[in-house]
Amino acid sequence: MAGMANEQQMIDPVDPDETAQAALSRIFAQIMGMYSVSDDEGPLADAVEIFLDSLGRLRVRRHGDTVIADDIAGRGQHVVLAGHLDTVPVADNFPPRWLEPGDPLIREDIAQEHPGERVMWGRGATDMKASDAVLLYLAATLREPKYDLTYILYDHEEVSADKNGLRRLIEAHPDWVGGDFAIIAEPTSCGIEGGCNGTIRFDVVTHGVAAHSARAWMGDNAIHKAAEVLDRLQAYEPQDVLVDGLTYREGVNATLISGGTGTNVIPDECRVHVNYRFAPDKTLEQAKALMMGQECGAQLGNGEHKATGGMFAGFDIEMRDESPSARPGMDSPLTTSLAALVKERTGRDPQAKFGWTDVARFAQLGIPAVNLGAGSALLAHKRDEQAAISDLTLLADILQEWLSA
Ligand SMILES: N[C@@H](CCC[C@H](NC(=O)CCC(=O)O)C(=O)O)C(=O)O
Repeated sequence: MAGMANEQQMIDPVDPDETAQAALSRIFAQIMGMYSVSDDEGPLADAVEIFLDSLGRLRVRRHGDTVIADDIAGRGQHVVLAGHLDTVPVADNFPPRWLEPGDPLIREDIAQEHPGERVMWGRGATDMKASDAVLLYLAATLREPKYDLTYILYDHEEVSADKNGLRRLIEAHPDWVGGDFAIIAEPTSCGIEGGCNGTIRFDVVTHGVAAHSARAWMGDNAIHKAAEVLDRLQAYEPQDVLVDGLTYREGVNATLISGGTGTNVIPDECRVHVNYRFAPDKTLEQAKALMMGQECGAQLGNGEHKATGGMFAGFDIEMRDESPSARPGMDSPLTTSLAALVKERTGRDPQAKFGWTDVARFAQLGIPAVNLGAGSALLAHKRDEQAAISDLTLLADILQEWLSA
């Protein structure tokens, strides 16, 4: 990050005499203070690697900016605990800070749920440094876990699938990642969120002819043609889809738009970047067919193709990213016991995960996985992202109990 000092920032060791709340608050504040927008996770990954290595009990390895730490002692079953280190770009919300009770920046919903508590405000508070802090705390304090454990703290989750650190780790070292069950600590307010929506992103491209805007009849305006793309998006009605008992909410949204080369030039190209979130009753191929038709042929990296059907029939499409959905998979014995404990401690029943998470990657590996993390998913990627400290202590408590003999 431009302007930031180059010296290594550290995560202080956990003092055996301090309370869980004190240790979690400190780790949370320290990792929140390390800027880690995707592509800039290096310093945080360094600090995590040093912290885990200094514990002296874990086998710590690294691939790129992904850190993997094993606590393997032949305990029978093997659980993976994973969290990503990157955040979406900052939006006037870095550096972070603690908000004391009564601070007007504390959201009303957070104040109501966590009265009288201090709250961490800033980029990554919920997605997902609250949970990362808990994973680091568990690594430091869980001395005799019931299962073999692997902690994975990885880079590039928030961006295109080809950059995803977990994916790259598995591709480079398939023998490093395995297990009977995985917990992805994406924000869930300490409830279980099962499976995940799939996501595809693509540009719908309109073309025209450039000309002087004082002689527009000499050209053809590509931005005006994009109005039809926006009309189709506006007409879309979000769908709820029930899959294995959980209700997933789908959506098709424009998230970026670009076009034009000058203030007095008729634009010859316009791109509407569209994101389709689809429920786990659909494969990637089915999701693509719904957007651009079965015969479209648009694939990642192979340029523009005419949509032959679907929502954007007749428009040129360029594929940008795709990640499959994952079914809830709530029937594995480890999921059942974890869900029962979560219900007992929070009163929450499992819900569907609306964002895309790496449970889908574990599902592809045949490893049952659920999302369980601190912080509210509803605040992920918002400017006023924030998390109360009791969410971290609750998650640490639940996982400590579930993972202890
Ligand atoms: N390759 C995908 C990656 C998108 C990942 C991101 N995940 C989350 O925000 C999880 C947070 C949550 O819902 O708990 C997402 O869903 O956008 C891409 O680049 O689109």
